[in-house]
Amino acid sequence: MKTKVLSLLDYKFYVNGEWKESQTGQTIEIKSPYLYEVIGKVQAISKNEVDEAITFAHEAQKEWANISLQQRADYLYKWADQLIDKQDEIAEIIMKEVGKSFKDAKNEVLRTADFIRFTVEEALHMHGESMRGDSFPGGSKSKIAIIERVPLGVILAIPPFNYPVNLAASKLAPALISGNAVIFKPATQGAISGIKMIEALHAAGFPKGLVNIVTGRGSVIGDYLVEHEGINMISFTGGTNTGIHLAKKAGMIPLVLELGGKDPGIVCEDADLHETAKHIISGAFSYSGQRCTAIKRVLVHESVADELVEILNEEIQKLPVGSPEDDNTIVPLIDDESADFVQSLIDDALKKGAKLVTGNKRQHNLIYPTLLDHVTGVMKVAWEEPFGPVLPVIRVCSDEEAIKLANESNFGLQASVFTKNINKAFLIANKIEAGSVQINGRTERGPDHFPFIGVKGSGMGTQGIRMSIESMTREKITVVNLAE
Ligand SMILES: O=C[C@H](O)COP(=O)(O)O
Repeated sequence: MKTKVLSLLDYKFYVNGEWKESQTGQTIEIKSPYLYEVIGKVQAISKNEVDEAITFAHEAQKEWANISLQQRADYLYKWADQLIDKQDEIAEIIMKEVGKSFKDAKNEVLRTADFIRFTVEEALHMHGESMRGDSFPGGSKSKIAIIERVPLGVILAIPPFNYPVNLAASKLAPALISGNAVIFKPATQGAISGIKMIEALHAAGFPKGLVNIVTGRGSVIGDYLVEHEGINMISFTGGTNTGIHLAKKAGMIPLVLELGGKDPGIVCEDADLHETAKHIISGAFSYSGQRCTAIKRVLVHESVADELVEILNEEIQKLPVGSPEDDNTIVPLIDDESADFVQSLIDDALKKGAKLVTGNKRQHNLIYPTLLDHVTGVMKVAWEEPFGPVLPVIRVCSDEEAIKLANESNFGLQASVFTKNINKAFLIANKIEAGSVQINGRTERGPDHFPFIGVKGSGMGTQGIRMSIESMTREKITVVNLAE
């Protein structure tokens, strides 16, 4: 597709159903990671403006929680329709702002509309339960508890840059359908995409104040938002260090944190190596590896390592590299700092004796897909999350060694096990310390109704549509005491 020249736009923030310029008069420039030019500016709002947004959210939430579930469902369906109508416009902004290929950006918008609709349908089919007292020793049969789920109040939704629409809506939709209001703080790089998504929500006619988008400098409003007493729950996706910082700052409120990963692809001696390589390549290199669920290390049995590395190399040569506008898989990383970090991991590994199979080529923030063999535990790339297109291969002598190395990581998001022996696959999966283990498939979050959970440094709390709704609601028990 051809680049249209965007006029330099000042995007407003959204509070109480209105688009506004900040009283600070300050804006933040958003530079495209591949056009290398400013594509727009977002408002750098103040703490007072955050206060206002939270006040409006609380006011709107009370009424919203009171209307019927069917009425809330109608609004969300309209929002999904609006996203479909605006899919090209939103996808183009995603592409320009975060450098995701147009095809993937469009899929992100379509996936989001599906997510919203599924969330509505899930909520429509969720219901409470009742209990009688006499199932506990000494309890009375005439004491009946009615257990329902009620909203928590105002949810702070903080998505990352890499899915600026999908990972935002996957927090907003469960929050809204269950009767909450939302303060949405987009990643700064990703804020324009978030604003576009909220334009669709605005067009769907949601009540004023229910969703507010606050843009600004993390140093000014980041901690302020997290510590704000008007926030009742936080759903955050992003880096592990930020997640840990946030958890220390947040008060006594529920948190769901989806953080980093170092997902291993464990390749057993009996794996179908061609199939395995396809999954590993797609898992490791889609969107240049800028996915928390990317395969970030290969733990392969020594006896099949040479053959696997050769096939991986062949597959890597087929990966298209370049501009996201031409639907390339390998695209420039989000910024120079990220590319510098990936390069430092490659340099460190090569200095310590890793073998370069392919890659280690760079143009600005575009890093070519890089495969490193004979990586060992002394190299940073064996343990650190690159969030870029570098894949270390670590050779192991047994399944036990692979499991041990997999579990020595500080992360525990997902893992893949490749083998033709389903029994062995389960035995390995059972021993892996991760939220999910994929057998003969790449690591990935979807389909989006599956539970999605990170353990250790990869997070806390569970997402997935039903689980997200549960995380943004709590039980409310009403007990009826019948006269005997
Ligand atoms: O980057 C974190 C996302 O949750 C990964 O989602 P994905 O597996 O669909 O790419």
